[in-house]
Order: sequence, then C-alpha cells, then structure tokens
Amino acid sequence: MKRAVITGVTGQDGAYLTALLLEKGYRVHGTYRRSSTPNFWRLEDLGVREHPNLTLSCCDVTDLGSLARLIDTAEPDELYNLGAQTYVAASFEQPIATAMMTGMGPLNLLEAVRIVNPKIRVYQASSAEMFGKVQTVPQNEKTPFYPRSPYGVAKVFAHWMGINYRESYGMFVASGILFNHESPLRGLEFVTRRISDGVARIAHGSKKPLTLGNLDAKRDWGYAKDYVEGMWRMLQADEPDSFVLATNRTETVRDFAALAFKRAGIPIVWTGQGEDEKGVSAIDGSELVSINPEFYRPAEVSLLIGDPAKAREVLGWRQTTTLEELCALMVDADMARVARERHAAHEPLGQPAGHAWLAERAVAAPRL
Ligand SMILES: C[C@H]1O[C@H](OP(=O)(O)OP(=O)(O)OC[C@H]2O[C@@H](n3cnc4c(=O)[nH]c(N)nc43)[C@H](O)[C@@H]2O)[C@@H](O)[C@@H](O)C1=O
Repeated sequence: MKRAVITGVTGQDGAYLTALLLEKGYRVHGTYRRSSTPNFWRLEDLGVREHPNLTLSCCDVTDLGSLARLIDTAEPDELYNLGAQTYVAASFEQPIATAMMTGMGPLNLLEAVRIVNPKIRVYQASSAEMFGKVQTVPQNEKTPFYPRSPYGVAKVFAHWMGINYRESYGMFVASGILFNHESPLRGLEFVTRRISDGVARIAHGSKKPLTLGNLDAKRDWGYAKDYVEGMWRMLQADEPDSFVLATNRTETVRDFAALAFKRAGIPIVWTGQGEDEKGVSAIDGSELVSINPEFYRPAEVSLLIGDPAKAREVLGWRQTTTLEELCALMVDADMARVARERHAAHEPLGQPAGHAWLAERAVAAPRL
C-alpha cells in the first residue's frame, strides 16, 4: 500500500486530494496547523474524515523538527506540500508570516526530506500568482515570473528551492504551477465563493448587496477536483518537472458574478464606473453588487491565463469542467446551504427569485 503525507489537509485542495488518494488505495497522513477549533468540515463533506486509512495530526511547516518527525513516523512514498498562507490579500497585511509559511515552509520540508529520506517524491504547490505582472499571454512553464504580492514572492522562492533541490541532490521535486481553482469547498474569502455565497443569500431574499473589489481582474478559473488529479499525476511521472495546470480561458470577476446571478435566475446589468460601478437586477432594478474600495489590493494581478499544453502532453491531464459548470456547482451548493441554514433557524425561506428547483437541490447538494 502506497503512503502519502499531505500538509494542509483541511484546505480545499487537501480535502479533495485526500479523497482521491484514499480512493486509489493509499494510506494518507494529513497534517493541519494547530488551532483551538480544528476545521475538518471539508473532509466530513467528502465523507473521508473517519476513513480507516486516514491519519490526521498537527504539524507546522515552519518547524523543521516537527516535519522531520512526521516524515520519520509516516514513512511516505509521496509528500504533497499544500500547507501555506494562501490568501493573497492577507499577504499584504502579514508579509513576514506569509514568507515564513509560504516561502520558508517548503524549504523546511525539503530539508526534512533530504535528511530523513531523499527518495520521497515531493509535490510543491507553486502558483500562477508567481506570474503577477504577466510577461507573456498565455503563461506557460517558460514564462518569466514577476510576482506582485508578498505571497507571490514567497511562492517564487519556494518554487526555485524545489528546482534547486532537484538539481543539487537529485530529489524528485515536482512543481505544479496552478492557476485559480475553485469549488463548493473554497474558502469564503476567495472571490468566486464570496460571489456564490452572496448570490445564494440574495436569491433567498437578502436585500444586502454583494460587495466586491476589482471587477476588472481577469482569472483562469478551473475546478479544484481536476487540479488535485494533476498533482497526483505529477508524482507518477518518470521525471520530476514543473507543470502549468490551467483551463486556457480567462474571464473578469464581473463576468463570473454575472454567470452566478444568471444561474440563480437573476439577470444582472452593470451601471456606473470604477468605485461607483453597481450591478442591478434586470428584473426589478434592485442593487445586487456594489464596490468596496477596501477590497482593492496595493498591487494587482490584472490578467492570468494559463497554457496547460505540457501537462496535457506529458501527464495526459485534462480539465473536465467548464467555467459555467463550475459556477453552477458552486451556486447550487450555496443555494442549498443557505436553504438548510434558514430551515434550521425556522426562518421562512424568502421568495427565491424564480426557483422551483431550489428545494430539490437543497436535498441533493453537499453540506457546507
Ligand atoms: C493562483 C492563486 O489564486 C488565488 O489567488 P487570487 O487570484 O488572489 O484569488 P482571489 O479569489 O482572492 O482573487 C481573485 C481576483 O478577484 C479580485 N476581487 C475582486 N473582488 C474581490 C473580493 O471581494 N474578494 C477577493 N478575494 N477578491 C476579489 C481580486 O482583487 C483578484 O484580482 C489563491 O488561490 C492563491 O493562493 C493562488 O495561488
């Protein structure tokens, strides 16, 4: 039986990867950062929290000793490093903490592997945020990096460290340069989930508009479940290498919001410009989206679009889900969750904007 360690097991990718590896017959040791209330809801939603082949323990990637002990005990064949501070906006508020977790964390891990067992195959979660102020369109493995956030800078450091350990010590360190990947398990701080959650509340009668930041930012959004499959494929390859995982399609935040409102049966029109821009209902003129300048970042990544040709050719990796399908998955799951919350609170459901189908989906969709 193959053994894998996953750091950051409680996050979106950690949970999907855990489910995938358990399904493939792995024994999985997942680690999470100590907190007063460990956050296992994603593993519970995927039905793997109590799986007999899953062990969960605390470990901090900023602590080399705890990583070395973990590797010594778990004796993994593969190690997926997903544990980091991953919210770009927060990296401007906490650049040093981000550098420690997102930059130094991977270096600690590489050192621990080198000391304990350099034969372990390592997956490093690199990021499209490394491309920042993009130097080519679309971006591929050869595109020079120009990070625009402390998070992006820390990821570039970790990325090059991985390559250095590959070249210096012959270690199998694969690097996945992943473009934005989303799902109903995405944290509420990220824009797609913020939108699907806000849309669901409005569809259920909330009068509070959804507040967003920069609507013009363009992202290449894929489905997280597809991307963890890519991570696994990278560690099954003959040689360690770096691979872009992306959809090769880019849309603005405004477009994603419009798609989400459409899915909920609420067509939106946009009025005004810049900080005065608003999204209003095409049906009754009510305000659906307003801008909060506080959500703007000190330096923005305006356009990301990835070229996954190398992953397609070498790994046989393919995305399975279009942006419309992804958005529908997220909106439907949040609709169902909001319906359940209201039901639990004995609140009458608001008159959802034209959704006879809502009640059905409330039963089918996962709890969030
Ligand atoms: C590849 C990369 O992908 C992710 O980083 P991100 O692209 O920063 O993701 P996000 O969802 O926070 O922002 C996307 C865009 O949306 C704009 N935006 C507008 N209004 C809001 C808003 O209200 N909230 C947020 N969060 N963003 C907003 C915001 O300014 C930005 O331009 C992480 O997984 C990261 O770990 C990673 O590696």
